[in-house]
Amino acid sequence: MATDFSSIPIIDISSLVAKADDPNMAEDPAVLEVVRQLDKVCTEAGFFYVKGHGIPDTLVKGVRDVTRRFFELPYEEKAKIKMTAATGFRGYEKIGENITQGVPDMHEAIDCYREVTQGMYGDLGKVMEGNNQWPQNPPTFEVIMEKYISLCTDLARKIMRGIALAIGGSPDEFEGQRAGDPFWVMRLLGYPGVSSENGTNVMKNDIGCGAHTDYGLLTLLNQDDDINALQVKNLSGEWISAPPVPGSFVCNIGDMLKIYSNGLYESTLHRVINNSSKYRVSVVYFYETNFDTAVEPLDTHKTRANGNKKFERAVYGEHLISKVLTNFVDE
Ligand SMILES: N=C(N)NCCCC[C@H](N)C(=O)O
Ligand SMILES: O=C(O)CCC(=O)C(=O)O
Ligand SMILES: [Fe+2]
Repeated sequence: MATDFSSIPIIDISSLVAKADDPNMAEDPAVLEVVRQLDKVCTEAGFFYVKGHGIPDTLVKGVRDVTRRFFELPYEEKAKIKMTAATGFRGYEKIGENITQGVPDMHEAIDCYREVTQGMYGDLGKVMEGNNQWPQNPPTFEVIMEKYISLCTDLARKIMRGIALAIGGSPDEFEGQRAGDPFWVMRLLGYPGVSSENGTNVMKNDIGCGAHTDYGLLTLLNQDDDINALQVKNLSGEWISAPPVPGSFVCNIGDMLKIYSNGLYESTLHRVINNSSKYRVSVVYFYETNFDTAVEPLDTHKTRANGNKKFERAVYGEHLISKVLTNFVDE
């Protein structure tokens, strides 16, 4: 239910982060104020910035730094951790390998997912079985990323407790069978900048990542501080910029939360165009439901008030796999 918003709002979530595991969180006035703001931004835009999130700035910058260093390596080096079907679609993909709506995206990436062991989700999970492929260089790469993933998982869980209240449910609506064992996804992304032959022409770049919605519950996006490239579509069809706000994450809603909220919250279309001359890095963490959970509108007061159940049931793992199997060019 997006509106014709013209900018992306910022929320200070420090009270929620501090009290999200307090049994009385739902009676705390400061928490309830954050919940009220979450409800507003989720209803109006489906996109918002969070500050006061508690993840150290050095780590937030650190993951972008090691990512940039990896992408600076020669292709042969990067190809050592090439993404293939045999690796469960984990690893490095070169520029143009990922496609969105049939068009190759101008980005390179390392894709990582919660590890899936053999037989873990039966036939449903076969496609995603595999271990993440981490670069050997710098040697700290894996340790930094694991630390980051674990902090993002905890932060996203806390924000989802706030969103559960915002929808009109109880704080633990997204725990247990629904998202108590969250499937996470992380994409380390690099977008080349524009270059001009003679230095005078203004060049436009191709689409870094075409218009799409995210697949799960909540996305935490960590982008370079000095490049404006992410755009979000409002109800009037205008592309609204989501420029970097240092110290914050951009958050947005995924397809599964749209279903849980019965369309009260929208998984908003967004895209990336890097028209700057600089190479842009972003590290995107996706917090999703349990892999094998069947998602349907919650039976809460507010989602009911939004009308009879509109959305069909979806199994998250099926949704993810249908995307993964169509996201890459055949070689
Ligand atoms: N795991 C997530 N959400 N990834 C978002 C990727 C979006 C681009 C992809 N080619 C697509 O068309 O979906
Ligand atoms: O790089 C970005 O700013 C956004 C990337 C994105 O939307 C995605 O990977 O889903
Ligand atoms: Fe996205």
